[in-house]
Amino acid sequence: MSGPEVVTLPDDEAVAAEGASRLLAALREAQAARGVASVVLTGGGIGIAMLEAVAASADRDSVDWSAVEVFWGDERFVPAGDAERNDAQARAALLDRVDVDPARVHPMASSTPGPSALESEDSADPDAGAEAYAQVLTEAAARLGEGVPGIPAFDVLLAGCGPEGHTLSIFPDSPAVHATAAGVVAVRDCPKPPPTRISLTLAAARSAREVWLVATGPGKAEALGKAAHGAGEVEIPLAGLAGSERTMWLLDREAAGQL
Ligand SMILES: O=C1O[C@H](COP(=O)(O)O)[C@@H](O)[C@H](O)[C@H]1O
Repeated sequence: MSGPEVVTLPDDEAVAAEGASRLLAALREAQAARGVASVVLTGGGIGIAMLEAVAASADRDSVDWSAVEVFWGDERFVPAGDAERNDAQARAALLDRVDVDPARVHPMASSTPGPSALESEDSADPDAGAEAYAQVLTEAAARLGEGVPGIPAFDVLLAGCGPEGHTLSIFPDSPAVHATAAGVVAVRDCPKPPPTRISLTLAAARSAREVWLVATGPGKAEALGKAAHGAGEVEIPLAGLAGSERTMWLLDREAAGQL
């Protein structure tokens, strides 16, 4: 696997603005090529700031939002609408402010018990939620085209990371980082709260055409530096992120400090 393309910017505001501008361009290009664009969203401070920058952009409506399929790379398994949920944060930052088609927005299950584990309906069981999302992805792969088996070839997958090297909700040397056969997993006992989550695996993330890691601040520098210097994905899961066509790290100077 060749190394990522690294884009280093002065600060988090610049990362959010550059990421927003590049995301709008990528979605436009995907729509020009394939009619419908697909994006996998991330949570995290800079991931949500980037969505706010998309919403504030003068170019926001250069994308046909009704023809964007929206997925999530990971989710906190807490009640629907909880402010800790990545989807709740993404809706407030962007999705409630553009003309997305609700049928094309695919959140992961919440912990609110629901009648079934289909589509994005909710479940008291994160394993059922993970299975339901795997089914959502299989159906989407049939519509959008497949990257790895059963997973769409997403146009862009956005990911954040933590100081210990986690990405999505895949933590170092956790069961999820070893779950190479699955596309979606339930994650328990996360060192970072909330402890229960649902996540794409690294193998599923690699189904995307483009994978963009967005990270800012000095706390991320050591993990990024270790990945850049050859650490494996079991030790530093973000090292396992790669797109089939492009892998890009969008960083500020502090996060890039140990590359
Ligand atoms: O818990 C999570 O954390 C990471 C990074 O968050 P940050 O606030 O330190 O940038 C995020 O990428 C992930 O989606 C999220 O669930």
